[in-house]
Amino acid sequence: MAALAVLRRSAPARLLSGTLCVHSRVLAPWRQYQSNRHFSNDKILVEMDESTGVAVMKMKNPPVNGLSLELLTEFSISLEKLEIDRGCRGLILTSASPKVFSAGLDITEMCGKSAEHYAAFWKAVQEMWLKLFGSNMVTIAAINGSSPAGGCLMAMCCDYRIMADSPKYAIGLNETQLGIVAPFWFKDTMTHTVGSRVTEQSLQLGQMYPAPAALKFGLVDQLVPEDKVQITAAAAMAQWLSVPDHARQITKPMIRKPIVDRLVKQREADIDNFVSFISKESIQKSLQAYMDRLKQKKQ
Ligand SMILES: CCCCCCCCCCCCC/C=C/C(=O)SCCNC(=O)CCNC(=O)[C@H](O)C(C)(C)COP(=O)(O)OP(=O)(O)OC[C@H]1O[C@@H](n2cnc3c(N)ncnc32)[C@H](O)[C@@H]1OP(=O)(O)O
Repeated sequence: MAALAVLRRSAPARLLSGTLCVHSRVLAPWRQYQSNRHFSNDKILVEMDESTGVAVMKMKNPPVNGLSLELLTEFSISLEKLEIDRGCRGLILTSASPKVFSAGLDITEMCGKSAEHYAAFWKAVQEMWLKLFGSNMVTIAAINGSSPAGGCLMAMCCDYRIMADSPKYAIGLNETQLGIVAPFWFKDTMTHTVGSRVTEQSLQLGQMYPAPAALKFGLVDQLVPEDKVQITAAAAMAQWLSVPDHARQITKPMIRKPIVDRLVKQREADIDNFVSFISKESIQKSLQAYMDRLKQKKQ
C-alpha cells in the first residue's frame, strides 16, 4: 500500500502537471496545513474531511466568483497543497455564493491594464487549468449556479459534474458573445468533454445552455435539486473513490496527458498571443461594451 501511495503522489503528478518544481516552494504552507485541516484564504475556502480523504474547495469572491488574479493564485496554491497531501484523494469544487458557480474570468482583469498585468493574469489562468485538468485526485464539480466561460472551463476540468436542476442556471463557453476567442486549450477541454461537433457549434455561437439542455449532450453528468448538489457530489465521490487509486491514476493521464502537454509545450507563445489579442483597441472596446451591457441589465 505504501508503494501505491507513493505512486499516487509521484509518477502521475510528474506526467500530468510538468510543474513538480513548485513542490519545494509549498513545503512550508504544507507543514502548516498538516496541523489544520481547514484552511482559508481570502478567496478560497478548503474543508478537508480526514475520515473520507475528501476536500471541499469553495470559491468565495462575491458577488459572482469572478476569476481574478488573486482568486486564481490562491486556487492554484490550495490545489497544490491538496495534491501533495497523501491523505487527500478527492476534491469537490463548488461556490460559496448561491446562484453562481463562477462568472468566469474577471473581465476587469482584461480591461485597461498593462501588458505585464495581462501576461501575469494569463499565466495564472493557465496554471489553474494545468493543475485542475491534470490533477491526480478525483475531481467533482458541484455546480450550484450559473457557470459561463472560465466557470464552465473549471467545471469541465473535473472528472464529473453535478449541476443544480434549474433552467435559470446556464453553463457554456460564451467567449464569442463578448467578441473574444476561447484559446485552443479551452476548445480542447470542451472537445474532451462533449466531442468535436458540439464544441464547434457551441464555440462559434458562444452558446450558453440552461442546465437541462447541458445534461442532454453531456456537458454536465447529473442534475439534482439545488439543495442536493453537495450531498450528491459527496455520494458520487464515494463511488469514484471505491476504485483503487493506482489503477484510476494510471488511466486518467492516458486521456489527459496529450492535452496537457499541448499547452505545456507552448505556454509562452500562448501568453504572447493572449497579450497581443487582448491589448487590441477593438477587443478592449468589445469588452467594455459587454461590461456596460451587464451593468445596464440591472437597470
Ligand atoms: C489569431 C488569434 C488567436 C486567438 C488567441 C486567443 C487569445 C485568448 C483571447 C481571450 C480569451 C479570454 C477567455 C475568457 C474567458 C472568460 O471567462 S470571459 C468572462 C465571461 N463571463 C461572462 O460572460 C459572465 C457575465 N456575467 C453574467 O452573465 C452574470 O453576471 C451571471 C454570472 C449570470 C450572474 O448574474 P447575476 O447574479 O444577475 O449578477 P449580475 O448582476 O449580472 O452581476 C453582478 C456584478 O458582477 C459583475 N460581473 C459579472 N460577471 C463578471 C465577470 N465575468 N467579470 C467581472 N465582473 C462581472 C456585473 O457587472 C455586476 O457588477 P455591478 O453592476 O458593479 O454590481
